[in-house]
Amino acid sequence: MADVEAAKRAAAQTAVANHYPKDARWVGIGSGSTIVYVVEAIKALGVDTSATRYVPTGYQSRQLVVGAGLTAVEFDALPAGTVLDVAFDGADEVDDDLNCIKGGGACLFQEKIVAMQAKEFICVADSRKLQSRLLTNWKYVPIEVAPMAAYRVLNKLKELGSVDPIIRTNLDPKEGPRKTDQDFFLIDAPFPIMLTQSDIVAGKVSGKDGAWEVNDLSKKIKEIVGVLEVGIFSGLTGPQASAAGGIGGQRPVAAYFGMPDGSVSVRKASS
Ligand SMILES: O=C[C@H](O)[C@H](O)[C@H](O)COP(=O)(O)O
Repeated sequence: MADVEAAKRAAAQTAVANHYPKDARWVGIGSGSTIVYVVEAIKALGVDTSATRYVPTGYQSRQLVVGAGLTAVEFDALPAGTVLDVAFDGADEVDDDLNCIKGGGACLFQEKIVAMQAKEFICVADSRKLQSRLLTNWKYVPIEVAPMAAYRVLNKLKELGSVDPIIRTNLDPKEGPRKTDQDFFLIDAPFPIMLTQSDIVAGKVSGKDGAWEVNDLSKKIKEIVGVLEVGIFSGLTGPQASAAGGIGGQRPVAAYFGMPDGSVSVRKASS
């Protein structure tokens, strides 16, 4: 475990060294255990942060920012038209194309919004998250749902091929369903290993026996009424999104992984 924490810290330090802008004005800060090392690395830069505003992605993230002596500004308090210089976040799994699974720690909706408002979205993780295809080591897609629709969504997910999707409970199940920062529920939906675009080019069929191409599954789940957001971050990357008239994408432009030997492995978007 100590090695995993060291790996997260190494990845965070490299990601911050490579992507934290000298005169950062707006910086997105994600959620989870790895982002803690990102904030630590930002502080360790020793740069003047007095004019920088950090946009949190939930309660834990805001506490982290404030606890580090940085200034938080909520997403809905950003001046109109604000584009974040960069957003850092963790991930539960990242594939060859930089598609990610997120939401293992119950945060995904605010994370997606913040990522898409940033010029650069950067993921930081340890080597367990580095896989060729999603749902290789990580086994389910976290989905944020309106409480009153949860059982309806569960049934719809079964129709898509998810075997035994469940409503996530608190650690002590007697305490009931786990609530998100939006007071919604989470459904954890297991699916077979996801297909990439290259699999489709090679002739595999999306949706057969529940094995979906990443973008396809994300869209299908998002179409279910009652779903607020799905923990698959896929589609356009930052440059592609801005070329299409948007700001940033759901997919990171780069992901940093701390490896067991102390090195940091980087995956970058090709376009
Ligand atoms: O719900 C939580 C977020 O999506 C996290 O960024 C993700 O689960 C990775 O968390 P960690 O850095 O703790 O592995």
